[in-house]
Amino acid sequence: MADAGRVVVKIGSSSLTAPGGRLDVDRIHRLVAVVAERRAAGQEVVLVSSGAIAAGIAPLGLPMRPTDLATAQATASVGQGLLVARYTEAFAEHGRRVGQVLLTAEDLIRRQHYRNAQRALARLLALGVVPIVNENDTVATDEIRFGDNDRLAALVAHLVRADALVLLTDVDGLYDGPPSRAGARRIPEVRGPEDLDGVEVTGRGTSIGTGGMVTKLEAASIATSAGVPVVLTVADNAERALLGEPVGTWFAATGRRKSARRLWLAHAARTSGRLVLDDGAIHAITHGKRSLLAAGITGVEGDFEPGDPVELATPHGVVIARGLVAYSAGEVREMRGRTTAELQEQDGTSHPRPVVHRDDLVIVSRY
Ligand SMILES: Nc1ncnc2c1ncn2[C@@H]1O[C@H](COP(=O)(O)OP(=O)(O)O)[C@@H](O)[C@H]1O
Ligand SMILES: N[C@@H](CCC(=O)OP(=O)(O)O)C(=O)O
Repeated sequence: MADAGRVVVKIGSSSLTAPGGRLDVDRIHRLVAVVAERRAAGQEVVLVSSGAIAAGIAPLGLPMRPTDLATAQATASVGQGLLVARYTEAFAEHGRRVGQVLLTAEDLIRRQHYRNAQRALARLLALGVVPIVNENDTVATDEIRFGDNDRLAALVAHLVRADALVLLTDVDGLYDGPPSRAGARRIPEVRGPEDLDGVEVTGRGTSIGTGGMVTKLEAASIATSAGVPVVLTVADNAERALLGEPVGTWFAATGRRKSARRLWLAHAARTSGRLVLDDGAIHAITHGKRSLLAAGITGVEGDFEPGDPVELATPHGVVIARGLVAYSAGEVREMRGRTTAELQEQDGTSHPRPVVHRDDLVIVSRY
């Protein structure tokens, strides 16, 4: 960790807010002092900071964190500017500039958007700026949004080719059960998924944070499966974590770097429908690494638009793959079971696109 040249540090809403939902400015200053020092020592840091919604609660006079999407978006819109203003002031005390980067899940899967984000972040780092990343809450739609910043941080770590991801929260690591329970013990190291057997995790622990431990474990799984180790600890341990001291929980890298859209599809995408496949299609996808054609589809569930993530399942309901579908649900219902030759003849298109192209498809379980 101490040798990591580039790290992504994510701080959650629960660590940035004082009781009553107001932004805790002291916390920001403490974190910024640590990051600025590491930056001065030559380590590049990308900060993924939650807190936009939390920062907007008090100025709008809201009694609590809004639960409906439109109000949450409006609150984030008010709060995001305030949040970044605080970071700008705090980093300025250390002679450091910040750059706001707002991303949506789409920016991390559409190749063009992904490259743009990658270039912008690389340039910010080269210019000595500390990028402050958050989800672009105001425009993220319910179907395709992270909601929590844990998984966003894991994908950003992959995007910037970080050497490590640090998840800062209000609890010092992963415990074998809810930390409020008497006798719950911290797990210092997770070497692979088998070390999580029997560990009890719940959703958010406070009314401020979003994903709880569940999304942190998902983020750890995304990052480690793509070769990025993760430290999960309490915000006050940020400096010790960045210096490589054994705090919180260390999740060792388990896999190698892979394509961003595959990473997102495999772990993070919320699907909007399901395609049921026949045996031939299942075989072609899992063993032949082929695209999914309409002829092998026997059922269509849900409602989706072209480009949406969908599940690909067996007739018994076992999900074998996830993919980005090229047609709407209505179109796939029309096309299903028809061969490419039949589709060509009926629609006059010379080469109808596959329903899910193999580049947009990731196998999640061998059948
Ligand atoms: N097994 C567990 N180990 C540690 N924390 C857990 C566990 N299960 C649930 N939690 C809860 O997860 C909470 C952290 O998630 P959250 O409130 O979403 O934080 P953040 O805003 O930092 O993302 C902790 O406060 C804790 O109560
Ligand atoms: N992006 C939003 C929500 C993020 C959020 O609360 O996430 P987390 O702190 O990871 O549970 C915000 O900045 O308020």
